[in-house]
Amino acid sequence: MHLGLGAFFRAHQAWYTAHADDAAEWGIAAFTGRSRALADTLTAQDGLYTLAELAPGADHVETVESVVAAHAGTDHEALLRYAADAAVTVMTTTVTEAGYVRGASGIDHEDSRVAADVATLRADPRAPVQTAPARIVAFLLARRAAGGGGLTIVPCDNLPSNGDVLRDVVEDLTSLVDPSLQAWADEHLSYVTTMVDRITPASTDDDVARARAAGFDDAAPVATEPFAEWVLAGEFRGPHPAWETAGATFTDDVVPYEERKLFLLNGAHSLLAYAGSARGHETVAEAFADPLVRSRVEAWWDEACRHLTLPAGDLAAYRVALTARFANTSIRHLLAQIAKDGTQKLPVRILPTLRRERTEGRMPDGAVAALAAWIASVRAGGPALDDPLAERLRPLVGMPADAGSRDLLALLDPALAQDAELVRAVVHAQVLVPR
Ligand SMILES: NC(=O)c1ccc[n+]([C@@H]2O[C@H](COP(=O)([O-])OP(=O)(O)OC[C@H]3O[C@@H](n4cnc5c(N)ncnc54)[C@H](O)[C@@H]3O)[C@@H](O)[C@H]2O)c1
Ligand SMILES: O=P(O)(O)OC[C@@H](O)[C@@H](O)[C@H](O)[C@H](O)CO
Repeated sequence: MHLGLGAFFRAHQAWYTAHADDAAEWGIAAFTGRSRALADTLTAQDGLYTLAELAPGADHVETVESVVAAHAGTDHEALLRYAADAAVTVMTTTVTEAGYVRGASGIDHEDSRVAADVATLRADPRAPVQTAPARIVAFLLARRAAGGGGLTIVPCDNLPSNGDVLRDVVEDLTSLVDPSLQAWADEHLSYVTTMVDRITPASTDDDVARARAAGFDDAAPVATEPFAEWVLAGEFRGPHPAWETAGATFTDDVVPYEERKLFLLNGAHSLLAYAGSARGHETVAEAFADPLVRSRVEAWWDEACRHLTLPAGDLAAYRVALTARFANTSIRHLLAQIAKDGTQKLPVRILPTLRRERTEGRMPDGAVAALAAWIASVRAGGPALDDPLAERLRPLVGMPADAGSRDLLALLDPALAQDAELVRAVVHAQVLVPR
């Protein structure tokens, strides 16, 4: 089972499943968030699609066969049918950072969709719900009712400790809907934490044309990079595909890998997204080729590396690999796609390093540049407004740099706005972000 059928799932978890030694024994039933389009297109081609690994002079196209059913997220009856099926033992998720509807702890109790889902499930546990956590609770209620067995949930979104995050959200929602489910969950359910990595832009018409030129009539192709990494930690409550035979790593502690990837790759991505678009660039490769932006990325990498725990040689090798990955002009990764949902991404990508640097008495230029570029984007009404907190961001469009910076830093973390030296540095760095 997969929730969040999109480009990344098809380039990553579906690809690992297709390449596992026991691939013939597994098939994935995947659900979109809500829209029908991709589910219908994939159903019309029996779940098959082409995956193009792109690198200058070294493209590789293959057909991926691990998706055996594609459903719209609204097909709630199908979700409940899988819940009752004992052969379903694993559920992966890629519902975006915002899709977990996190509050300060557990689920966001202020979110009206959460309130509506709670009321719906209390009245009828089989009625359709809208948020991803509520779909999972509905799935678990149906599984318990059917006497279904063990299940492992494997979140694959770019969130630190994503297994714990999803557990907290689902358990909190469970307590609001039907607290008696928790005892069943304690016995039958586990959450695995993962670090996932493969740069996969949203699919475009160019990808369809490329597939056709390679001899594939595919209305839903995916383009990705050759690099792929998957590190998983946690206990499984049942069988899972032999992903390790396709290159995945099972470990006791995913945190060092997670931080390396979130800070060095995703943190740099956010910096590129806001600073690069302010400089008129459209893609990661274009922004990374700009010496001014590149210098900020290098500064950010130096700062972040000071707080990572993997051996220095490993970090140096990752930076070298990232340099080639960001410079891959065969991948058109749009900065506007990465710039979405900044209020959800910056706190996990940039703030941990910023706080540690400030505690040690330094003003980190790279982290400051990332925040300044995000703030400049909000104030200019730029791509940063594409955000679940847009209603709180919009009043700050056109605000002067000092007041706007304080308010936006406070929105990320009130303590940041109390750091007068940091606020000054962020205001100053915005002057340096050329339009
Ligand atoms: N694209 C990448 O390079 C990449 C790499 C590593 C991790 N990821 C993770 O995977 C996620 C999905 O990336 P993608 O490129 O497949 O995006 P996508 O837009 O192609 O697909 C996302 C899926 O999530 C669903 N979705 C979106 N918002 C939702 C919400 N609020 N609630 C429930 N479902 C929702 C969508 O309907 C869709 O099915 C990212 O947010 C990220 O956390 C992506
Ligand atoms: O997918 P998002 O929106 O969480 O973030 C955008 C990119 O930073 C991200 O997709 C990276 O490309 C990916 O995490 C690489 O593995």
